[in-house]
Amino acid sequence: MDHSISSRSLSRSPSPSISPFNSKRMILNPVFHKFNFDSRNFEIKPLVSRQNRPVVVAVRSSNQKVHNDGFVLEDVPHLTNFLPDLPSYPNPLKKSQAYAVVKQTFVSPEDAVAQNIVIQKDSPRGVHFRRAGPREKVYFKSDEVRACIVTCGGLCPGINTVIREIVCGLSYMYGVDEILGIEGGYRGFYSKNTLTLSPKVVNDIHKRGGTILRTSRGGHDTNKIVDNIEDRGINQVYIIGGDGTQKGAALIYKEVEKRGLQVAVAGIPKTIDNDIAVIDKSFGFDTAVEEAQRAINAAHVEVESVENGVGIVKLMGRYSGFISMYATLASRDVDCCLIPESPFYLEGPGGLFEFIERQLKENGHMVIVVAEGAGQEFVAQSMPAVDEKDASGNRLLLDIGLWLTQKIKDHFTKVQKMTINMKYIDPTYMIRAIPSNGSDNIYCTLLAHSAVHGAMAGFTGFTVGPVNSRHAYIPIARVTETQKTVKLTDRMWARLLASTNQPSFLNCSEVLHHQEKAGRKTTEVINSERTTST
Ligand SMILES: Nc1ncnc2c1ncn2[C@@H]1O[C@H](COP(=O)(O)OP(=O)(O)O)[C@@H](O)[C@H]1O
Ligand SMILES: O=P(O)(O)OC[C@H]1O[C@](O)(COP(=O)(O)O)[C@@H](O)[C@@H]1O
Ligand SMILES: [Mg+2]
Repeated sequence: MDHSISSRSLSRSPSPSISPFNSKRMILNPVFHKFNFDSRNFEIKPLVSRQNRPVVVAVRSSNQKVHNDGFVLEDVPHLTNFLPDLPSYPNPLKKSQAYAVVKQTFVSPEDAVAQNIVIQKDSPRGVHFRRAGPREKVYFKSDEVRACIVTCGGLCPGINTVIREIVCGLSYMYGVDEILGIEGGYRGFYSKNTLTLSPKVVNDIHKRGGTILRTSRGGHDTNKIVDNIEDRGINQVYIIGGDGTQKGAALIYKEVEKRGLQVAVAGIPKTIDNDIAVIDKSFGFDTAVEEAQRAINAAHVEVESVENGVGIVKLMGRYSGFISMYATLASRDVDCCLIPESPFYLEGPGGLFEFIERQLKENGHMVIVVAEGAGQEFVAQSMPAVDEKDASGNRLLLDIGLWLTQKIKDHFTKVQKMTINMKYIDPTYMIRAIPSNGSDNIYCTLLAHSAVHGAMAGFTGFTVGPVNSRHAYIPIARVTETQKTVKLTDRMWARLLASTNQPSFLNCSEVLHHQEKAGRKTTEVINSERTTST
């Protein structure tokens, strides 16, 4: 049986059925379980830890801590959790010419991906996720699949590639030919038209930025969306979007389960900010970092050609400074990188002005990269209180780039009486409104195919993504409960400080203290600055 280690298998036993969002955990006895599916006996081998400890299958709620020293599987739901009599069929990939020579076409039901791969000899095996990939059995007949794809939230390079590869994956691997594109994000389910998608329609779309399905913020109405899914007879829903979108996907999945519909809900995580928890990296991030090099390069060329040139490049990153950090490290032309996670100050010893003065004396020019979410509390103090949010409820950011440019200009011309040449470059949308590069295209393909294999195999309420380079099915709540931020105590940030030689603005104990609540603090600052400003 393919999903032998899942909570679903457990729910077939006399044990109570397990919902993916409750907090039950069960220990499998290290004996073989036999179930009869489709007149075939499948032998289910329980997983045991290397130390021969019983496996713990953890079905986690957002506040649960896994604290077992054995093997822990954080599993995703399966349609048979709530539709126990659902029939299964042989995977059509068995007959695929392309896969004929593959040594192991199907992922072993026991394969799991470890969240932590750096461990010590006696450390616990820790949390694992189900490995993504094709299964021997599928829970949909190809000609009965009616799939839909929706894209929500901000843009990101590679969305069109993901759309293309879901369509081509469904069509070429599984023979599915009913695929709908929902136009304009979540609200498109109930207020917009649909597009009929086929390999022919999507053939060239990966060469274009944006999303052919268009996107939107706001408009998530679970009941209306699921009503529409039912009305259209959709049974596979592919949802491409960031943290907000994935929260919406979890609600759709819950409603589908409540109504007992045979609908697989698969999330594909998207964000330019790379702040989605658990997964290694979000698609399009590398492309954006590459594109940011062009802006940084332009700033560098400009400022090295004038007297006392100071270039400021503002890059995206609402709560996390990954784009800025990686663009800085990649470029080597950046003298200072300011991110939301690392507080900074302008005046006095160890401050930004002192650093700029030193750089100008030594080099005659400098380049600063600033993430859009950095220093929001400063900008808020200099502006009247406003309370603007986007349609999804995300607070709109104040322009740190313009604020910083003005502050530096004022300080050096008025206080220091120096001639200074400021060049402010804001390539915000330019780094995300482009097609994905080659490696992101391949990454998007793997994400899309993993999602298709997962849905066909009957998994639902999951997000796909690489964990330590292996693609996995991750419970949606796991990727939405926290946001990934730059850790000031990690070696990557130290590498950045060493490469720019910028001040760290915090002493050692301040860093540790700040880091403890860094992610939460950044979110709090951004979400509260409008109301606290005077
Ligand atoms: N907590 C939530 N619950 C349900 N839907 C949400 C939630 N947060 C956002 N959404 C919906 O997800 C979509 C995209 O969210 P948004 O925050 O704009 O972008 P992203 O998904 O990229 O983070 C919007 O349609 C929004 O209504
Ligand atoms: O102007 P828009 O389209 O709302 O997008 C701006 C925001 O979108 C982002 O690019 C990413 O946000 P999401 O991943 O939530 O879509 C942020 O960096 C930025 O603040
Ligand atoms: Mg978001």
